[in-house]
Amino acid sequence: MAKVAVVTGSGNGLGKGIAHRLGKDGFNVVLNDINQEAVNATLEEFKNEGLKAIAVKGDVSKREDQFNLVKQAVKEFGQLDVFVNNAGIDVVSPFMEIDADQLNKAFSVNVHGVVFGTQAAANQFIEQGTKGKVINACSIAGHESFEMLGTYSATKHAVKSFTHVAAKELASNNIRVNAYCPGVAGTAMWDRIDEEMVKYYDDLQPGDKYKEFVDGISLGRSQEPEDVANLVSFLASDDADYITGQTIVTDGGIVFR
Ligand SMILES: NC(=O)c1ccc[n+]([C@@H]2O[C@H](COP(=O)([O-])OP(=O)(O)OC[C@H]3O[C@@H](n4cnc5c(N)ncnc54)[C@H](O)[C@@H]3O)[C@@H](O)[C@H]2O)c1
Ligand SMILES: CC(=O)[C@H](C)O
Repeated sequence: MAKVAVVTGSGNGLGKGIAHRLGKDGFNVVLNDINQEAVNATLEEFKNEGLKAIAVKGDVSKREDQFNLVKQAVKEFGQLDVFVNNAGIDVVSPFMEIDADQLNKAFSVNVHGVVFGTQAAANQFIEQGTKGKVINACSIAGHESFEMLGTYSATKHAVKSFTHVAAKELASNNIRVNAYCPGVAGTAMWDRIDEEMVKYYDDLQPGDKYKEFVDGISLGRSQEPEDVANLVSFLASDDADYITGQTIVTDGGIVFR
């Protein structure tokens, strides 16, 4: 029987690339996004390629939506093997302008989402009595805190911490919990980050902050969704069975850990 993978926030960006790779790897894929139009369009593309997938709309920050996502996956495909907590949002703000709304929104999607997704997946793995894999979206910002990305960096440090603790607590249930930490990929997220950041500089044009970050990549190019998907594909595979609690950087050489 084909294995089943859920990828949250897979209507666009890195999540779409990850879901596509897992589909090519032979997984039945459960797409999820808060954006119904995007996730439906992605489902259509996948189906046209012959990939086996369904789409479930949901907001990862809502615990009930995460449990419903797992329920729909099992209803359609009979089991769950891999749960990728990919969905995340950005926040750009100088430290002195961080407000409660920014903190609440970012923590609710990036941190609550990962906690609730992990709980929903682990609950199912334990019920099945099978091994399971949870794979979280961290970031280079979970290893180093970037100026103007203070709130976002704090959420990714929290993802790293929850990856560690979930890996420790769930190992006895045969569940591995790891994270991928991308660098700088030219998705819609970086369009927004660049747009917000350049507003704070009189001498910068749109695109300049993105270029500055890309110029800092040792391997000399920005990241593609496929680069991230390569790592997630490995973490989802049996070859990664002896790995848990790791937050692995894939950034072309920006932060060195
Ligand atoms: N792009 C990068 O350079 C980069 C670098 C490091 C880490 N990351 C992380 O990778 C993940 C994906 O980033 P991306 O660049 O593809 O982002 P993106 O904004 O391009 O895409 C994110 C997707 O998640 C969906 N989403 C947002 N909030 C949601 C919610 N509450 N529930 C369900 N879906 C929701 C969006 O609709 C969108 O389809 C994020 O966790 C991000 O923090 C991205
Ligand atoms: C968006 C992100 O996580 C890094 C800083 O590019």
